[in-house]
Amino acid sequence: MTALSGKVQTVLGLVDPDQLGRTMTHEHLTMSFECSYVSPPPADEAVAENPFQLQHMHWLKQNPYSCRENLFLQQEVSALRDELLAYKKAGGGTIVENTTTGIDRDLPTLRQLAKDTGVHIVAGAGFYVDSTHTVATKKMSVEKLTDIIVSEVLHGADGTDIRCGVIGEIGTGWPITESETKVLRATAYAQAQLGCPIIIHPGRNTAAPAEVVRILQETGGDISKTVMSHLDRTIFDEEELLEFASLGSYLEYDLFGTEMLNYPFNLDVDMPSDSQRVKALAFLVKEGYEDRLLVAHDIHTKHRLTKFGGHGYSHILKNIVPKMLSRGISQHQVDKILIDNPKRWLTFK
Ligand SMILES: CC(=O)NCCS(=O)(=O)O
Repeated sequence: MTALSGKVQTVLGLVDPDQLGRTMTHEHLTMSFECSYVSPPPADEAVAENPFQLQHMHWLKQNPYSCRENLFLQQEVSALRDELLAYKKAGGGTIVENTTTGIDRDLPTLRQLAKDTGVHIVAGAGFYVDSTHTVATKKMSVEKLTDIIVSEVLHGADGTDIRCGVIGEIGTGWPITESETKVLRATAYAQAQLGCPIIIHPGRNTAAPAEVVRILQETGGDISKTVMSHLDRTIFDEEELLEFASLGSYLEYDLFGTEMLNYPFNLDVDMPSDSQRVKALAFLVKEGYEDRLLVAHDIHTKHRLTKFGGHGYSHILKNIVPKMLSRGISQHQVDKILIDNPKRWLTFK
């Protein structure tokens, strides 16, 4: 038991879990994804330089990472305020903003957005993928990394008194690097001390989620309070999915709204459509996993904001929930996915 037990920690302080309401468990409001820039084909350079025009929107949806300006979500604070107000109007209550060190976490802005809109925002502690680890981070011991993560939850991060309420998204690639392994071990040690929720960004390989679980378990991590993100671009085969689900983590489909033909980070992956995501959720519900499912949009680029013609943070509430209901997922099960499961996960033990 700690002072946080039985509570959820938002950027404005501790709240009772019943206050959260409908929750998107994997979003970004202010971040930079410059670490993942992909050069455009030479013929498209002019479009990439001048992206936010109606005639370029299709190109941008297909090539979101090939336009540098698209990667600076942190420039859109005013649009984000409007997004959060629209999210609240659509019935949303909470957003888990899991931007970690390496992709420009901005806690003061998160706190201001929570104050301005009344949406609960839960911030993320820890570190993103290896390519964003600084030389100093890579040199740190597991004990030092653990101390940093624990302090971000107990005292505040980035020189502020704003406290994180989850650890993650903890970034891992494939294969998992030495530095990422140290961060995973630190995450498990911190979780054991704090009884807190954790959320993982796995590498883009079918074997990656289970390998992360193995490392966390080896270090005493609590898999029942762990979210495995991005399953929609990682595990496609139903048998493999059930095998992974049996390990006991939360199973997150968090790229709703993303549809692209060629996924530049792994060209072997066919990014699913939203209909296919709903189908995967219905399958997992049928197989008995309704208490482990979570959903989100993982907005991390500008073009997905409604300001730029994108689907925004209310897409799941407005469009995906009706689709889920029409595909055999009951209202009770939808409420579990949007309210009960996030609440259970986010509550400190
Ligand atoms: C911010 C972030 O890590 N988003 C995930 C993008 S990915 O293409 O699903 O890895």
